[in-house]
Amino acid sequence: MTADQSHLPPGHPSVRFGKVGVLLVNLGTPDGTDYKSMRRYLKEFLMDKRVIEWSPWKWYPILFGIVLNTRPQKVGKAYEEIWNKEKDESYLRTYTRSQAELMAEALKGHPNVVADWAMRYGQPSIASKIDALQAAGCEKILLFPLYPQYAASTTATVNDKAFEHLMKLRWQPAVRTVPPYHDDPAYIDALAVSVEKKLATLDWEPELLITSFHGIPQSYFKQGDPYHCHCMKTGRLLRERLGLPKEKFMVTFQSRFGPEEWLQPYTDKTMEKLGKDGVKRIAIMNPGFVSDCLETLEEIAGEAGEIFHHNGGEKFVHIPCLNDSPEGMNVLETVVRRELQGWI
Ligand SMILES: C=CC1=C(C)c2cc3[nH]c(cc4nc(cc5[nH]c(cc1n2)c(C)c5CCC(=O)O)C(CCC(=O)O)=C4C)c(C)c3C=C
Ligand SMILES: [Fe+2]
Ligand SMILES: [Fe+2]
Repeated sequence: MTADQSHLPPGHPSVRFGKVGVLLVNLGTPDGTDYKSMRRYLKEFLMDKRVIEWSPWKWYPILFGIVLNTRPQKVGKAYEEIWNKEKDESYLRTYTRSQAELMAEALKGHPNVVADWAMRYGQPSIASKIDALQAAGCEKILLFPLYPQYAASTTATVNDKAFEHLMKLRWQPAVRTVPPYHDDPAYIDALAVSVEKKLATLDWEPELLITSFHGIPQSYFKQGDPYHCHCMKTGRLLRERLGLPKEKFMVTFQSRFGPEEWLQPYTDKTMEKLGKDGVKRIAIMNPGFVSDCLETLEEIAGEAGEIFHHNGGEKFVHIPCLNDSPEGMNVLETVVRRELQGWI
């Protein structure tokens, strides 16, 4: 809504008002797979104190001396394998944009709502999208970090970044942040349906369903991060919803980074052990990832499958993330409508 500005005294700034913004925020992604783009992205990511909690005195020499000289090439190659060539971008960006477009469509019955998307690292930035929403007349913004399970290194850093920008604004919008939804029945149901749909396309039955979540260092968990408990609860509720006995279901943790101990059991070691123990057929999924990305497509659908096969496994299937599927959008819409109560 643009106000009728005619009653304002000459020289008064024009005002837009009356809208509510919904900002979906995912982790981020490099602009390209080349060395420079990869380095820029990893630098921003790995300088975030919510991600690497070591003192900068200890961490920066390693980051600037070793990690940022070697990792951009290595990870760039991995990104190349899963790049969305058609759009020349990562799938994380493709899906996040599509989720925002579909969210806008789902909420079109509320013409005062504007839905958009941003990334915590890289582009489009959270600050630029808060500015754009305000310029469009949003006096209220619902900030939605796209992580079902809360972790300081994901959810909190999105909120920090948004509030860091709000610190610079004279006229701030009112802001709500979306809480974790790891146990929301709509989410659990959508995960279960995604499993059932994928398994119905196979001519074999898995002996085990593995749910692989991104890990965090054990030390973060010991300092009170609820992430592990959220993952375990998602796992339990999904197992119960699917009617699987405990011995046919596992929760594991992937993407270990650095020398510290991370949450266990590790996904890669589990693949090796299962193969060696004579398990022949497994299905694996990534409930903690709202969209498929490097960590699901390359590390799990690709690498984890290879490890399983090299150790004697025979059948392996990766169940895609909810992405922009109708089931996935129903989860996001359910959460958004609940959190917008009183605003629309
Ligand atoms: C100490 C480092 C890291 C922590 C802690 C961490 C937590 C964490 N990350 C995700 C989700 C994603 N991570 C992704 C990539 C990625 N993660 C780390 C490091 C930590 N993550 C790195 C260095 C990278 C980049 C790739 C690499 O160098 O290995 C991604 C994929 C992004 C993409 O564009 O595809 C996601 C998503 C969660 C959910 C989480 C804690 C709960
Ligand atoms: Fe990560
Ligand atoms: Fe726990």
